[in-house]
Amino acid sequence: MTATGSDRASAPTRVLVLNSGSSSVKYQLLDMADGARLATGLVERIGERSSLLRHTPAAGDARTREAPVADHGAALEAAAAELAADGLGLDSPRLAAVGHRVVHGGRRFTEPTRVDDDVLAEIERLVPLAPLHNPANLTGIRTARALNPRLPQVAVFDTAFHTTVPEHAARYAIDVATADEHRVRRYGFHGTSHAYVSRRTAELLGRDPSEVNVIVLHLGNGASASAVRGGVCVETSMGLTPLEGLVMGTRSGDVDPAVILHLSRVAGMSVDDIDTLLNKRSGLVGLCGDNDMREIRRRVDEGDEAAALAFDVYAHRLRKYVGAYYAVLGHVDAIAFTAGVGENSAPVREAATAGLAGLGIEVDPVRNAARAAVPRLISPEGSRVAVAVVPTDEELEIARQTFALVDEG
Ligand SMILES: Nc1ncnc2c1ncn2[C@@H]1O[C@H](COP(=O)(O)OP(=O)(O)O)[C@@H](O)[C@H]1O
Ligand SMILES: CC(=O)OP(=O)(O)O
Ligand SMILES: [Mg+2]
Repeated sequence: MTATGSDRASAPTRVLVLNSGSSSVKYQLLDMADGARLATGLVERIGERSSLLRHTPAAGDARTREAPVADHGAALEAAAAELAADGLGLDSPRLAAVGHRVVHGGRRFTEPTRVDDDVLAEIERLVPLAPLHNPANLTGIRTARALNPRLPQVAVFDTAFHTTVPEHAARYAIDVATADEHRVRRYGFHGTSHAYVSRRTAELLGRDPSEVNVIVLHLGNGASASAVRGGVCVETSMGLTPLEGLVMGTRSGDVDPAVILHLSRVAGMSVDDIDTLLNKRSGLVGLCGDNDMREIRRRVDEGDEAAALAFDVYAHRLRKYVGAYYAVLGHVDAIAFTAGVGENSAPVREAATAGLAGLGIEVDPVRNAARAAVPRLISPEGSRVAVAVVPTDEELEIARQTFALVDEG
């Protein structure tokens, strides 16, 4: 599509969304006037010997290549070059803003925020609380700014949706002075997804989000649960960092904090060794060597005991959290499964809700086994608690929040 004279005169409506992970950058270009996805892309294995770049335009085939990409700055420059090749570069007058996923916003950032030097400095100050994520997010912002200094940059924080969690749920029961001095409290993450999915779940039920209590289970590589009362988050499973809570692909989730002391004192491990153990060599991969749920299920079906144990530990933790969040909310209208595992793994959804019929939570096997990329119910007709599969769309939500901010001026 080429820009016409009237297009050029009208206000820009496109938003580029950047989701910089610890070793990848995902991006999407969306037009907020009609919701069109103009391009999507991915740079993976950043900093390794060979990185993978995939750019998918709205029309035409994906372009994939392998090349060394040293850091997140180089990844974003490569993405910008791909976009420019399609006439969608960062200098396009139709681009309204760049929306950045920023993982840690601490207590200050409760809303999407237009980035200036002061905001950059605060995101920098939060690096010790998210050492794997915030530096990548900062590089994304700085590179986008350098590519087009006039373009508004908006930070959308993973933590923002959880800033409503009440103090009694956000506090760890440790010495208050020490906790406050070092900003030790529960922040929660994946908030953009929890916000989007809880709202979409209310829509699926045909009700206003303010009337509905939802437990959201975001099960990707990272995984977290949240309890959302009337559209407001009141509890979530991740804490100071994205390590607490559910069993994840490579992260342990909850452990007795004394495990860390024990590994230090008795096993002689350093803080960095333990950090790597809990973040990268734990969870599903630690239990059975695989973190992809498809592969784990294949092994379970073949009678592999380590894979079966990993699956059971994962499902048991999920059931515990569902029960706990039921108690937190008092009344639950719906449970929503989302992200890679939640959207695709019927065995996980079945196991996570097994034995909970006494709480009104049931899954219909035929509905659960069906596949569709739209929000849908998997509980039997008339069941007390609706169980749903609701695909998440963090990029769309970031684009909406970004556009709402720049559009209001
Ligand atoms: N068809 C499937 N069946 C089971 N699990 C799947 C399927 N497709 C993807 N997954 C799981 O989803 C995970 C990735 O989820 P995703 O939400 O994309 O994660 P992230 O954004 O954290 O990288 C994979 O590790 C894999 O275990
Ligand atoms: C915060 C977090 O855990 O993010 P991800 O799941 O993308 O690693
Ligand atoms: Mg994700």
